[in-house]
Parts: sequence; structure tokens; C-alpha cells
Amino acid sequence: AKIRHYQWEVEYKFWSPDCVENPVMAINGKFPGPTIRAVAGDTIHVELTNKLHTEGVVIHWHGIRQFGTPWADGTASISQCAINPGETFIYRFKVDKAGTYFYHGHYGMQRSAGLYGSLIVDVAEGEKPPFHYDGEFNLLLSDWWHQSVHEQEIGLSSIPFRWIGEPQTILMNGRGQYNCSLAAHFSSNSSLSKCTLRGGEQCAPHILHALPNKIYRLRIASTTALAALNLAIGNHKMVVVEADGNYLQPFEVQDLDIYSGESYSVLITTNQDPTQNYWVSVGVRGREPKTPQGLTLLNYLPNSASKLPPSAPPVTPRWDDYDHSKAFSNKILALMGSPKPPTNYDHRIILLNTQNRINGYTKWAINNVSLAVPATPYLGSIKYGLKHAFDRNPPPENFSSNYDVMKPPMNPNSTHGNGVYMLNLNTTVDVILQNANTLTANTSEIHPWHLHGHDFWVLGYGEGKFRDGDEKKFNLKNPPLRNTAVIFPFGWTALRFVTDNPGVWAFHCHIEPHLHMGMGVVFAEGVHRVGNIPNQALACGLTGKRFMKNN
Ligand SMILES: O=C1O[C@H]([C@@H](O)CO)C(O)=C1O
Repeated sequence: AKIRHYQWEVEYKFWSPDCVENPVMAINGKFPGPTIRAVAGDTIHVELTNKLHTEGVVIHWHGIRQFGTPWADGTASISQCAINPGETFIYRFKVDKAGTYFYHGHYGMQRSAGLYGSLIVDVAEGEKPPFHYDGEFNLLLSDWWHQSVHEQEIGLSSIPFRWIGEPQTILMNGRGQYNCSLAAHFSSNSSLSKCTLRGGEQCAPHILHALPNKIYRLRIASTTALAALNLAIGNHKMVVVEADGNYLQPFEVQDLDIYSGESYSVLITTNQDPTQNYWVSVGVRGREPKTPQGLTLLNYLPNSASKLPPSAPPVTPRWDDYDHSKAFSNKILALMGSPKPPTNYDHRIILLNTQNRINGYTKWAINNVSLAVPATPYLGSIKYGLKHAFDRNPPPENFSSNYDVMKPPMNPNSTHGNGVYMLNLNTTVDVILQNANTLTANTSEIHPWHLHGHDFWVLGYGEGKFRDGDEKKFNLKNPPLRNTAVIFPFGWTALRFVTDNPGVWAFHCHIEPHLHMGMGVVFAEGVHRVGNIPNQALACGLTGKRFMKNN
């Protein structure tokens, strides 16, 4: 195993991700940030220097469980203090499991501002993945707004509420086209002109150059701020083999739904007409789309990459065809031989997701508590028993049995909270995520929930309110292990995980504005077992004062 050293500087830079210049958060002058490539068992060592002038920063390593290094999880106010301008923080952690991952900012809405990149872990030397491929491509998907993230944040915390709206552009590896389309000549009603890109521009598509009659592994991860996406490749079926760093029982699809926080690997065989190139298209699902499809090409060599396919790009399924999305989710099952969940749970927590109001501000709340994280990071304040750092009353583990999830809340008034779900170490926890109607009648949205520090088994999805007896329908035979799972509109999703990782772990909606509006909770387990938290992770708020006194 190797130690992989990186020195990174984070700063704002002008960039043209979609051919329109705007500020982006860059790492070492690049957007997206550099791809980390490692081998299972390696140690990643990133010295991160904050070169921003007026903001703190942290980076979360999404999908890496941080066994034994909970202070390296990169969650501001939870695992560490935000790194101040001019300071350097060392993230040092092990990548123990091969898979397709990514990293991103986890402070304010810095992920929306473009602070992200890919993290790919190959199988350990001498080992093989359970499928064959000749080559691979990596696609990190995101969505992009022209309004600055600062303006977005102000809008979300204004009265009246100003929603961020739909993204201007979908980006693939940080590249998209706003005022032109690669496929303009195929669309009759499009006002967009055909792009005239030479290939060297920051917004030129990242083209996938392939040889005919080979098998390629396409790694796809989504770090969108909002959009649920669907990816399809003209004329090519995809065999889905990995999700969130866990192998799946392979299954074939024409198109793939991917929610923010998820990753997949699919296998494609380049066995189509070798004289042509093919579209790779990415469209919006789950919200009425106002964003054009993101496009790039699968280029069969030696064809010129500028040769466009003879027909239009694949059409994205209708945004509200939830049956299509559910059918896809239900096909995702663990590869035979994968770890199985314990058959019983020790502790069950039911989390109702609602849109609410606090003093006229629009918020999201979980069991009527909207998360507002404290100044002192939980990891230090729990470990050192600092009583006043956060609310010591545990948050509610259920909601009122007469709550009607099909209607807007009868009483939309909610409260802020920063309490922690204290979980016993080495126990099995079930979480039932319960969706509900928003503040608007007949409306319920998709939310992808992401857990830090763990993978969970996705035991099942259901419609309406979760009821006693629904657990009889759980899949305990081959549920997939994941770190992100969606709740569908007006439905519930059941998850199970084992508290085997001492630390404090965020669990939240991966839609950036929703987390910012309070849509998350905090789990803590075995914090007394956590040793040697670096001072750098503690030196702010009450822990900062304490350490300054002691040293
Ligand atoms: O949080 C949200 O706010 C808007 C809408 O509910 C109110 O404008 C929306 O679509 C969200 O996801």
C-alpha cells in the first residue's frame, strides 16, 4: 500500500464551465479539482491550503468511511472547524474499498460553487473486479447556475423566499454548453444555435474515445446541487455493475437514473456500426426540466470526433415518470456473496421529511426539527463532554401518528435544532425515511439521502406512510449496500446499518439548498473510543478556547 501525497490550494477563479464566464471554486487552478486515483489499502494525504480571502473551507471524501479517522470526514461543525483563510489542514485517511467516489466542499453551499472532483479507488494489487473490461471512462456529473452561490444563499434565507430555480446547464466533467447545442440541427423547436467549438475551450465537451469491439467501464458519479439525472448512450445498452463502491448483481438498462450523491459503474460494448459516433446524453428527472440535455460523444476511433451521429440524442424519460425511476431502483441488488444485513434491528428511527416555516422563513425539517449546526464541531464537544456546545436533548425518533403525509402540514411552524441521535456502538440501526407533501398541495419531491461514515443496506421502498407490518416486505436476502438512497414523492425508504465506526456522522439530503435549509440530522456513535483528534480539527469555538488554555 502506498501513501499518496497531494498539495492543494483552493481559490476562486474565473472559468467558463458552460461557455459563460463566472467565478468557480478551483483546486490548484483547475475546475473540477484534480482526480485522485488510488489502490484499495492506500493512504491519501492531502495538505489543503485555503487561499480564499474571506471564507473557510472543508472537503468531504464522499463514500470513504473514515474508519479510525472521523476527524478527516470534512464536515464543517461536525467533524472539524472550517479551515480559515491562509491555513492548511491535513486530510489523511485510508481508502479501504475499491470503487467510484468523489470529493466535495461541505461548508455553506461551496459544492454548488464548483468545489468537487473525482476519487477513484482500484482493486488492491493481485485482486480483480468481478467483471472484465478493456478500458474505462470517468464522468463526474453536476449542474450549474449563473447566479452566484452567495446570491442563492441570500435568496434561500430571505422573506419572501427566493428559490434557486432550475440549473442553466448540466456539466459532464465540468463541461457544458449554455447558449449553443451540439445537437441543435436535430431539434425543430430549439432556438439554440449549433456549437462551434474547436475542442480547446473550457466548455468543450469531454469526448469519450473508444475502440470498436471492446468493453468499457463507464464510471458515473453525480455531485449535482439539485438535479436528478438520467444518462443514456445512443444505440448502446449499459450493464450496471457497481453502485457507491459496492458490486451489484449485473443488470442491463437503456438509460440510468442517478441522483446527487450516487455513483455507478456500467459496462458498454462498442459493437455498433464502427463508422459512426454516438451521443451520450444526460437529462433532468423528478423536477419539471428547464435545462437542456447535457451532451457529449462516444467516439469510435479512428472516426473524427467532429463527426456527429446521424440521428438525434436519446430522449430522457418524462420527468414525472416515477414508475420508470422506481423500476430502476428496484433492479439494484447486491452481487451474490456480498455482506448481508443482520436479520433484526436493535434501534429504529423514523424520520419525517417536511417543508416548513420558521418565523416566515422557508425551511426543511426532520420530525419538525430543522438542522442548524453549532459553532463547535460535535466530534470535539462530545469527546470532551462540553455541555453547552449543543442541545443535549435528543431529537425525536418518530412523528405524530396522526400526521397526514399526503397533505401540506396542518401547522407548518417548525423550530431550529442541533441535537444528536446518540447511537450505541456495534448495534443495528434501521432508519425509515418518510416523505410527505411540501408546503404546496399535491407536491412531494425526490430527496437523495447520504450517510457519512457508513454504507447502509437499502431494505425497500414503499408508497404512502410506513406502517407496522411493512417490515415484512423488507429484502434481507440481497439488498444493495450504498451510501446514498432516495425517497420518492409521498413514499418511504428503509435503510439498515451497523454502528461500527466511532465518530460523529452527518446524514442528510444531498440537495445542496435543502441541506442549507436544514434537511439533515447528526448521528454519534462510540465517540469515547475516538483517539488523537488533531488540534487543527478542534481549534475553534469552545474546543478552541479549551485547547488554547491547556497549551
Ligand atoms: O426547497 C424548495 O423550494 C422550492 C419550492 O418548494 C418553493 O419555492 C422547491 O422546489 C424546493 O425544492
